[in-house]
Amino acid sequence: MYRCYFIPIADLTDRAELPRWVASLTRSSETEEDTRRTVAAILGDVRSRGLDAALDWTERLDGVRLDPAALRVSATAFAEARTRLDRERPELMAALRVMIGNVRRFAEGQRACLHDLELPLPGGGTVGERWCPLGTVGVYIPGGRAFYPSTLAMTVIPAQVAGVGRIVGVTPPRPQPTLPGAWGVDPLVLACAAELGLEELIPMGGAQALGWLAYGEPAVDLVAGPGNRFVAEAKRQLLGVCGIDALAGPTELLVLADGSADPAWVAEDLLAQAEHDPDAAAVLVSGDRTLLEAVATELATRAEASPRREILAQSLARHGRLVHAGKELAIALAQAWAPEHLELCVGDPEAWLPALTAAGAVFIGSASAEAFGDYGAGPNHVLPTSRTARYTSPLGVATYLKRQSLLALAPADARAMAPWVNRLAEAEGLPHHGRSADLRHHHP
Ligand SMILES: NC(=O)c1ccc[n+]([C@@H]2O[C@H](COP(=O)([O-])OP(=O)(O)OC[C@H]3O[C@@H](n4cnc5c(N)ncnc54)[C@H](O)[C@@H]3O)[C@@H](O)[C@H]2O)c1
Ligand SMILES: [Zn+2]
Repeated sequence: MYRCYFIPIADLTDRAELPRWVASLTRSSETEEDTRRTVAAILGDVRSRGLDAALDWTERLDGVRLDPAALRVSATAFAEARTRLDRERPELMAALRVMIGNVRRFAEGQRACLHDLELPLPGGGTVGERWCPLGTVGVYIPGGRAFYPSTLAMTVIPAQVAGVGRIVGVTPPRPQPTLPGAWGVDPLVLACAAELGLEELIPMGGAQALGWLAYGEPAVDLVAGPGNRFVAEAKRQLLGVCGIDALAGPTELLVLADGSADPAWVAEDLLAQAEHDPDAAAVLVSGDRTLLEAVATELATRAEASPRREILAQSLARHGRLVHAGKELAIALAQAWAPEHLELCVGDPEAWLPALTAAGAVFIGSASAEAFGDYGAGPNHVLPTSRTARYTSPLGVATYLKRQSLLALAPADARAMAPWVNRLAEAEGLPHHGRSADLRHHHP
């Protein structure tokens, strides 16, 4: 039944073929129009009927009737989850703590790099800008088909380090109970929330959760975090009502490898990507045909034996690629596709790195498996996909901060600027601007 593990090796020899290659990696959008309509209906309903609508959609889509009087996951559920995990799986709790520590250390490093700006003016005043935390943000933790405590850490920690006033987490509820007052939310997510000190977690998922965050009582300034196509589309439609982090779609990995790479390592990295989702894309490009052939064999045997072979069969068949190409074309493909993750399994990765600016995250050298990034080496795992890495950045502390311009003119600066400002204002046909400046000019 699963006969798609064997991926043929294709040759890329001509730069003119690049657009076709990149286009072949775009994921199916056949249901896009349906998704758009469904999400517009849910958001419209939540906008007009508020919480009642969000509760109705939750019941319909997730099979849980929430109690509006006890909407948040209770503090005792958080505490209980952490106590149980500490007692029953101390080594898992320890791993969670290491991840949290690493992600926090990285976020703090990021914050320390963001400096305010102050430039002196000749008359004694200043112009500048400062970084300001957002007031209220919503973070989406996916929870339909799997649980993502790592994503909770990746979305909440940068917001905490940024100094956001109020952080409201949302994640889908489940009909199967976990802990009392938890609405079926995964105990590991709850334990992670407790460890992070997250106080508000609402058991609501999909477009209705995002609609309620934006139009409802939290009235958030920004929503962040990954999710399925309904989540991504809701963010797209809410942009303008509030800010969004980025539009994260199905995950992607491009491995650039030479003869120094271990075929088993490369194959396992590709499988780690492909196992996420039938829409995931895992691509290997190498100038070494022997390596490509060895990886093809490793992929086939490892996928056949995998507990996730059903997903692997779909993602590898649709978006798995083994490409024979020289260094120059490999780099050109990476720059044109701008994949979410890029692994450099080559002997001299530092020599490749300068040209590879488009990818969301680069894993430099064979020791740097992408899985370390997913689980908290430090950098955030919420990354731009679907070619948006060309112009947007990973989720981070800056996502939750905004810049504010500051103008503090001394009287002498105002006097010096007024004549030329007046001239420009007149030329633009805005006389009151000129007069406003001029009043300062004549002021003693
Ligand atoms: N990029 C990243 O960093 C990252 C990290 C973790 C997860 N993810 C991605 O997040 C996604 C998680 O998806 P998921 O589905 O498991 O969880 P999810 O929480 O994103 O979606 C579940 C919600 O979708 C809504 N929904 C489901 N079917 C619907 C329908 N027919 N109509 C309207 N709404 C509907 C429901 O409200 C449900 O609560 C995956 O694609 C995964 O790859 C990405
Ligand atoms: Zn992954």
